[in-house]
Amino acid sequence: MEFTKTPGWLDWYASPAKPRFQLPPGAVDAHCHVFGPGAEFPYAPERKYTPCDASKDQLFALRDHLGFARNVIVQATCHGADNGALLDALQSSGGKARGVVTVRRGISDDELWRMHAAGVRGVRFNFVKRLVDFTPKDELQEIAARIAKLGWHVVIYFEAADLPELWDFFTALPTTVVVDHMGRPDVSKPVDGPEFELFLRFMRENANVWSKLSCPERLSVTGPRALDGEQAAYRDVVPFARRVMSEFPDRVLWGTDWPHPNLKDHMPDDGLLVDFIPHIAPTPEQQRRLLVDNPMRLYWPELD
Ligand SMILES: O=C(O)c1cc(C(=O)O)oc(=O)c1
Repeated sequence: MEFTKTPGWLDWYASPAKPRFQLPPGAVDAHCHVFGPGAEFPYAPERKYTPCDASKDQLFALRDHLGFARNVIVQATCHGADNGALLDALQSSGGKARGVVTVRRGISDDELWRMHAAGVRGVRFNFVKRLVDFTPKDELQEIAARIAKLGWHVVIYFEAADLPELWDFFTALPTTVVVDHMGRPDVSKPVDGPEFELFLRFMRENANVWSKLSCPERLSVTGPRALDGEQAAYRDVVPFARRVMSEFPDRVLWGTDWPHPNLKDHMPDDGLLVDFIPHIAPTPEQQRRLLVDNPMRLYWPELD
């Protein structure tokens, strides 16, 4: 099948810099995606965007170039609940990738077990309205109860403004809950203001809630962009990520978000995104927890 990209689509950055920051041995890129290729793994009819292709081989080449040991591949909404491309990537990874899928309530137990054997360890519930149609909460609760029995967790993606309305649903989830991209704070608001304070309270009061300190390129208003060798990119995001890192050092993850769907302003150099890490996790101890200990405990507990 032939696909035409969404107008204005920004393709992933083809020749990223070699990071200056040396990742600790065993570092995990805990949030990235594969897109298609569409000819082999068609994009879902219900998708809200049509991306450029971003194959497993391209992802694994990026992993090696940046110096990561492992990937956690998260189902992208352009593939709906067809996890074929993701499962194929897991199966080709030689055990170096684990996955987070999107499923509907009709999925069989056999299928869930097959996914588990392929390396799936979580499901993603998405509440970002520009990305997905609404799924009834009772369907999500049913899925959460089923995957809890497999020891999986739930990854949630939502906008900061929607947290109050989603609070009761999130806090009733029976598993570890991992928040994508810090709950998308508006970083033009104060880091100690009521909106981000609510997110911190969400983590403080719920010891099962983790957060990815990812996507500064999406959240930043002031930049500067991670391009042209910039070593101090996205400065307005730093206080937010540092705050979560220092208060919850055992419940944070980091990922590139490659191939960065739906960016409108610029496509970051992934090598320079890695150079952003020491700004939000300044000490070697924090870096080890963020990049190795925490993701290994969640995704490869048998090796931990
Ligand atoms: O903000 C986004 O557009 C976005 C989209 C997706 C997806 O389409 O799955 O995943 C992400 O992590 C972020």
